[in-house]
Amino acid sequence: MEVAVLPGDGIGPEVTEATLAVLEAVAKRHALGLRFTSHRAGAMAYRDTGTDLSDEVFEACRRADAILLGAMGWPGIRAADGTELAPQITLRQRLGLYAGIRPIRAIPGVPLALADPRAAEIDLVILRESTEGLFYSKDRGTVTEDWAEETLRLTRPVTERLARRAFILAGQRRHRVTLVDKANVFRAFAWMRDIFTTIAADHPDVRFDAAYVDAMALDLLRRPWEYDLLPTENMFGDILSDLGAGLIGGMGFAPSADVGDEYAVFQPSHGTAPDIAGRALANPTAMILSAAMMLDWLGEAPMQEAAAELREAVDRAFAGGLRTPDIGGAHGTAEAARRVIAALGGKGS
Ligand SMILES: NC(=O)C1=CN([C@@H]2O[C@H](COP(=O)(O)OP(=O)(O)OC[C@H]3O[C@@H](n4cnc5c(N)ncnc54)[C@H](O)[C@@H]3O)[C@@H](O)[C@H]2O)C=CC1
Ligand SMILES: CC(C)CC(=O)C(=O)O
Ligand SMILES: [Mg+2]
Repeated sequence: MEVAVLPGDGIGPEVTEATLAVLEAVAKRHALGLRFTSHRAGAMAYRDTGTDLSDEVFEACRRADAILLGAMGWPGIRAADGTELAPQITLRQRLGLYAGIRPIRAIPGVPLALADPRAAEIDLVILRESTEGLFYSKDRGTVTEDWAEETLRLTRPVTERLARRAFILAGQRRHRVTLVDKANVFRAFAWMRDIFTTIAADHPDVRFDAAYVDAMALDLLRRPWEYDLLPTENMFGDILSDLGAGLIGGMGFAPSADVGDEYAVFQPSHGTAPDIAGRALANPTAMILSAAMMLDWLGEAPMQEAAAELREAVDRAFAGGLRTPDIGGAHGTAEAARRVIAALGGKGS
């Protein structure tokens, strides 16, 4: 199977190199037959070539069985209209990757933001709609001297697909869906809540409720262990997924998958981290866990066994003393990968 790899900018190539080393090791153990082909895209590609995502790279992504992405963008490298380049948003929109699956799971041994012992049970998924919402407005907003306007758009086909995906995922987990919206203020969200309520009726085994996004931000600090599946609009999901990452050790621990009905991109939730880029300090865990999500999505039994082994190896490595700089340790990017590889197959770190 062919994986198109887009390392991107900043720490993107650093965590990609570490993740590919781990993937090569797990692929060898399970005879997975994965081929990785790297392509250039992102802010630096734009600076050097004038395009952040060329047609050739986009076509290579479409032809591949899966897409693995580091991170893209760089403060100050902007398109002609002044907005920051974000080819990952283009990929999500053009490939129809409406389901942004962003697990927030406490890893044993990794320091948590909350002192409450129940924080060790945090295991929720933010399901971020990733093609419309407020991000629909990207490149469409109006800015004049006196006013500025952006548009939030939700459509029925995407909202229904997101809802169905939420209930299916929750059915495989702890059977609870909590829609996060702002239905008290915006009719669009009341409409979204109606759609979820209708689809909830087809899933009586899943408990369904809804919460306003401001209250959910509070609850994620107060009792995040109670939540399971949190579907939400694009911008709310973007914000809450960073908040969630903060609960479990930081951005370096937050994987994601942007999944549509045909294509999927797997990438950490974090960005290019200009503050630590080029210093071999980046924690590759988020991207390694994103790679595990990719193996699960590729579907065949050996892939899923490899995915489970990868997640167990990450847990074992941290439980066995791996401490990356973002949690106060001294184990840099390559050492973190080495320890995860050493922990594959139930071995110690
Ligand atoms: N999916 C993507 O490609 C994303 C791209 N971006 C872009 O990245 C650039 C930087 O954005 P920021 O707002 O600074 O967000 P960021 O996620 O890059 O960094 C936020 C903070 O988290 C830390 N951090 C992030 N990943 C880490 C890792 N793997 N290990 C250790 N620490 C890590 C950073 O050092 C920083 O302190 C911008 O150009 C932004 O547009 C931002 C988010 C996602
Ligand atoms: C350019 C951003 C929309 C990327 C981001 O923040 C994310 O994917 O979470
Ligand atoms: Mg984000």
